[in-house]
Amino acid sequence: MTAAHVTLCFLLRHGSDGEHVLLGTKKTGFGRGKVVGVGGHVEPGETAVEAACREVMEEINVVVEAADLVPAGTVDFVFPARPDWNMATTVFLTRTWAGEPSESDEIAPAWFPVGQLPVERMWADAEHWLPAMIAGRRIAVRVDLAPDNENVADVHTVEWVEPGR
Ligand SMILES: Nc1[nH]c(=O)nc2c1ncn2[C@H]1C[C@H](O)[C@@H](COP(=O)(O)OP(=O)(O)OP(=O)(O)O)O1
Repeated sequence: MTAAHVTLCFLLRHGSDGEHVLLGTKKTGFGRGKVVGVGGHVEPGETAVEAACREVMEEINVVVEAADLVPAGTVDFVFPARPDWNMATTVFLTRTWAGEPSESDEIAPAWFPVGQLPVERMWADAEHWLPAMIAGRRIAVRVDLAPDNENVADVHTVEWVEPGR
């Protein structure tokens, strides 16, 4: 699969009513209007970790240190009707950051209880992989989108083995 390398980084925190995850409404570009994770393209010469740290700074104005990123696995998004949209995503979780998430030109962030994700406003595939990653499963996921580029045709999940181990 030819695919752009992108990252997603999910901030997690415990609230009085349980665990919450930071998502955001995308204001520009790919997936505009959807509630998505914070992230974006890995630039040439960058690692996925470096890109995740940069994107959280650019999109929600918080500082995350590389050492505080917890690898959660990978998701390959396959768009058969638009192969130029294919993305290979490296996903991280973190419970440690500096600053208060705030809105940027790209994302309007908001906290959601992990048991009540706004799935009707997210990509249709998100409910197939995001809850598992938040729960601590490290997985490698392949999502095949339907010809409409919105619905899910197939999801294949295997346990993820961290490279180099
Ligand atoms: N099917 C899908 N489900 C999902 O939950 N997230 C998806 C998805 N397909 C793509 N994404 C995410 C991954 C990635 O973080 C994001 C697209 O990357 P970007 O935000 O970088 O794209 P943009 O074109 O808006 O920005 P630039 O990189 O600045 O051009 O969309």
